[in-house]
Amino acid sequence: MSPEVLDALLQWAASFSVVIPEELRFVYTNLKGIICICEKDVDNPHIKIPPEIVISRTLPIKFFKLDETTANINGWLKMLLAKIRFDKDNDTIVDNISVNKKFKPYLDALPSRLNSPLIWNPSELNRLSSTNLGNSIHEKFGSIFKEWFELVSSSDIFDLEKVVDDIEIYHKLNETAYETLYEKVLKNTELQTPTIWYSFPAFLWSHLIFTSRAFPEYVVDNNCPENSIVLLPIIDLLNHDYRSKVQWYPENGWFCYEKMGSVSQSEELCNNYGGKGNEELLSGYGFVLEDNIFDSVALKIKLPLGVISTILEREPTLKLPVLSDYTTFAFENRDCDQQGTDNARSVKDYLDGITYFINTQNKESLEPLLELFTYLSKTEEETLHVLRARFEGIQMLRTALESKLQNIIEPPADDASYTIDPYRLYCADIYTKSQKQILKDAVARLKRLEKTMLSENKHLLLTMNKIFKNDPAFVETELPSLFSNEDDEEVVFESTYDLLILWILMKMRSHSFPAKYQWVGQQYSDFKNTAYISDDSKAFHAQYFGKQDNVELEQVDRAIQFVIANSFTRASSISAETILVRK
Ligand SMILES: C[S@@+](CC[C@H](N)C(=O)[O-])C[C@H]1O[C@@H](n2cnc3c(N)ncnc32)[C@H](O)[C@@H]1O
Repeated sequence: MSPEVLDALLQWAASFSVVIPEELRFVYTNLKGIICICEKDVDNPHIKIPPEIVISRTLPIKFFKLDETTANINGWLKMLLAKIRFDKDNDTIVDNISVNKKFKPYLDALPSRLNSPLIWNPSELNRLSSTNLGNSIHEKFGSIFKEWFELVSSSDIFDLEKVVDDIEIYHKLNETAYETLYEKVLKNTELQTPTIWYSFPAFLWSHLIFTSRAFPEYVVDNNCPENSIVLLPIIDLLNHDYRSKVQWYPENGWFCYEKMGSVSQSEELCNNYGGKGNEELLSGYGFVLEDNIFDSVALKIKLPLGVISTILEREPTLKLPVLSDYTTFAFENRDCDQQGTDNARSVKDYLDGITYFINTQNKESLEPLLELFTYLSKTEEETLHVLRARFEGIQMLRTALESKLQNIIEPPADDASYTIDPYRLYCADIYTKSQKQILKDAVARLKRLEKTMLSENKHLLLTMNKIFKNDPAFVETELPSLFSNEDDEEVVFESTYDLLILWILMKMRSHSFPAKYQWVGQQYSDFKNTAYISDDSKAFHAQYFGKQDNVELEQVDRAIQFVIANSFTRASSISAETILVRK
């Protein structure tokens, strides 16, 4: 960006009496675009802009002659921005003023390059191929395309003949190769070369401008419609720092930004976009932060709707989150009701799955997930507090996290037909590295939790090792006797799970539970098994007792059902250990 463009923007701001402390200077940098630097120490610096330069819904309402109640006014606002940016031949007149001329210095100073992965070239996007973000791009893209299509088809001011190619791609989006999409649509957005202001590439550019620099309108108007957005020129030149303590407030119709506390000479004056993770920063704003304490990994759990409805009805303590529970705002005194966390949740809120965000800094962030996995591990009789279900829940969750981690792999080889922008490569690498680290930290946290629980509950747990140590009769006589007519063939015990089943069968047959393990016998007698005999039980019976007729299939099945309902299995990369739990 040339210094003249920035100068013109600041002069334009001065002509509207925008208040900028004289200690502040705006400069252009290659890495972060325009930034604001304090040239001298300054206390509580504030910037104030008048309502005349706020780009809000009043403009599209007047220009497109909409009703206040028109659906998706934010979409019309994006259309209006695309018009004043790309309609070179016609002025956009609102209240007898040419809006494109009025905002020209602002439009000229908007970034010449946007870095959201929504417009990355195929080789760049390939860098994200196994990540949440890479996997969600197509869907995100589809919803922006849909928004555009609904707008252009809703009014006869648009000549659809002129955007017929875009419409064709929209209808065939799922069958269109990404290369084609990039060549026919995204390149135009990236290079800012749309020739039709209401084409999809123009709309996408506008959409990305809004995702990377819009503010919620409630900061200027408490009575605004929910989710309404605005552009605030000059204030939107401030970059993001989550440590920055800022206030935004209206003052006689003006919008005020204030940094709380002092800013030293040479320090960058920043805004605070809220506690956002790198996924949100990269997809919406086109940048990432190294060591972002708000970084998180989204885990979407899909459950049968029947299970969700049972949880909602019968497990009031098990809170299933919805996306708005995680939305973070840069400052708290919002008046628009955007969250409604206390509203009753229904199955409809989870049709697309339940999304959990885990974060390394927030130790509590694993808790809700762990509760869900405990719920999914528990038998009908057990509660969420039962030790066995909690152990099994930890195991299940750990397996899920490890599998997610393994799925994030090195990007597949690319034919390198497109040049990869080094900044985008950097963003992809930081984002991916951080996703992996968060998952690794979560797995490590679960391992530590399991270790603590194992040591605190030692007296309630029975392993095969303990049995080998404390029940010599089983090892020396009972187990060999079970297989005495095996013709000297070596009997191989597949796992501690199998051995526990055999131990219980033996102990029940010969009434020989060692005194300290009488509780197992009691638990077994109290256990109610189902009459259904599973294929696993049949296979187990055939494997160990196929050559003898002194052990009934029903006995084996009951022992198997008992072990399943009264144990959990600790899996590691090299072995698995089944442990019985005392009730
Ligand atoms: C609201 S604008 C801020 C002004 C912007 N620098 C400009 O030149 O117009 C948001 C954009 O600034 C950049 N940005 C903001 N904070 C950043 C940060 N901490 N690191 C790198 N880029 C940042 C990103 O390109 C983002 O999309």
